[in-house]
Amino acid sequence: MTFGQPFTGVDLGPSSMIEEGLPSQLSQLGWRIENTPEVDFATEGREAPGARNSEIVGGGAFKIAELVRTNAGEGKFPLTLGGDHSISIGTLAGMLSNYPDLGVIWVDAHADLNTPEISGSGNMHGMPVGLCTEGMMKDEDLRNIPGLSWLAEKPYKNRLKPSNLVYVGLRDVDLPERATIKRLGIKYYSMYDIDRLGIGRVMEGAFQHLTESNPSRPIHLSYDIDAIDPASAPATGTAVRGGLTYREAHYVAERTANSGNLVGADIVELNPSLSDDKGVAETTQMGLAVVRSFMGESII
Ligand SMILES: NC(=[NH2+])NCCC[C@H](N)C(=O)O
Ligand SMILES: [Mn+2]
Ligand SMILES: [Mn+2]
Repeated sequence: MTFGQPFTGVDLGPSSMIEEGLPSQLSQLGWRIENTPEVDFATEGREAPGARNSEIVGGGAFKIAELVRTNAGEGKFPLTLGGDHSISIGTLAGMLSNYPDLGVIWVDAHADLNTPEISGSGNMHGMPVGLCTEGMMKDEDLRNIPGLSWLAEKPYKNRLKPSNLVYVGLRDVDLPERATIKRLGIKYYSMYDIDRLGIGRVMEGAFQHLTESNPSRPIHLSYDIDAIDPASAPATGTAVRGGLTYREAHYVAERTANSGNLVGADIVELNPSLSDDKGVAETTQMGLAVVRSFMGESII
């Protein structure tokens, strides 16, 4: 999926990771891989004001939601490879249909909390959290957006509770998103907080927040590769300086795996056409290594 943002090439992220050995690396960690088909997306469609390519993006997200819902429903672990972050409209909806009390850790430079009404760019990769979180969109408004009406119908009516969401790595947050984070009381650890507390205490805080009232709360990890500093992950569409170091990026993933609560994950926004060969290779390897970490690889 590339239609949630302006750059071509982000649809090549999954094939790069697969060609560089992701399936065999996960097998080595003990996972039994079940290949699900590549999702086919439309290339033309209608759109709503403020939501560019909404029919393509929303229709694609519906296909992803169906796959994630059925696989998670069979007790499997859906690992979704993007693609731009708009795919998480589908993963969140699919996970929430199985786990209404789902916890989400959103690792990103951005909050992706926009809606068509408040987005400055109209790019839907900036909207997955906004569209799927309680207190944001009215069903009647979703029904009027080409491609998104399914979100207003069963089994996709469940919304993420703002208190079940934690952000890690924020450093580029739009003004309406900041107001929304405050209005909904969403827990966040920005880069400022990571500098202040260290990544160890940040992740303890994140898990305390998500598991205090329910120690076995199922958790979904949505990992935008632009959370990582461009020094380690340059091949991405909306790179922002001052991000997670190589080790911080891994620690977030390792600590999440160690919780034992992880039931699904996304890795998104690797764009192999946006850097030189060295930058692309580094970013692809970074993506693979982070996925291995949240899928259970440990140092010892
Ligand atoms: N998944 C991402 N990289 N999102 C970037 C979003 C940037 C900006 N907040 C927007 O809405 O356009
Ligand atoms: Mn981002
Ligand atoms: Mn994102």
